[in-house]
Amino acid sequence: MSTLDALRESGVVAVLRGAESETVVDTAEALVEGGVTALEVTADTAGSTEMIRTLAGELGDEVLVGAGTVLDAATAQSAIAAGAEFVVSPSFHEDVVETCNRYGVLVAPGVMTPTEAVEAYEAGADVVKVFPAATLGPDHLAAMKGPLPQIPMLPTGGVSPENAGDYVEAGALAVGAGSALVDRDAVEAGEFGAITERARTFRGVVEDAR
Ligand SMILES: O=C(O)C(=O)C[C@H](O)[C@H](O)COP(=O)(O)O
Repeated sequence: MSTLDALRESGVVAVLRGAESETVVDTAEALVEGGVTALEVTADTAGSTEMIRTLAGELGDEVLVGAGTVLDAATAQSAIAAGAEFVVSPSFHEDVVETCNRYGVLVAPGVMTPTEAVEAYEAGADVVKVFPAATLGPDHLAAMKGPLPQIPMLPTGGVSPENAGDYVEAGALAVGAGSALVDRDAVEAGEFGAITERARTFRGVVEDAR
């Protein structure tokens, strides 16, 4: 299956920001248990490259592991060398897109406007991360998809079970979800069942909207 198809199949891309090596595998397993099979470890977290290596090594057959908050080519290259299968940014960086294209790794830069979406796509983006999604809303995404149906869109930022279905109905390939899915308090308390429940809820909403 292509990486693009795997993202679509997961329907939800979990954003792990502030992850810790002690809990990251349990967190990923909890997400998979709830049906979320794509996750990104954000590069602004200490040890993110090693966490990507661990997850890709231990759970690579079950989960698509990516890197988030990638702002430069060096970070993209390190993440890819560690096993990242996709790279996400909050913004558009030509050098990040170029590096990912070079290694055949799916890249999803952040965009807000149709012009930014087309520029990123023409530069080689496979998907655009519509960010911050909640500021724009599902109507914005639907309006962008009108003239740009060929560009797969991944709305992220403020996505919750309450609005995830609206983004899918608006034409999203999948949605990205951080705080509403990977609850830091639950992780720190070792309540991985709560993460599985949240994943299940998100998945259900996305499935119903398709
Ligand atoms: O920098 C990136 O690449 C990001 O992924 C930005 C945010 O961490 C996500 O947009 C998650 O936002 P929430 O779901 O609102 O917690």
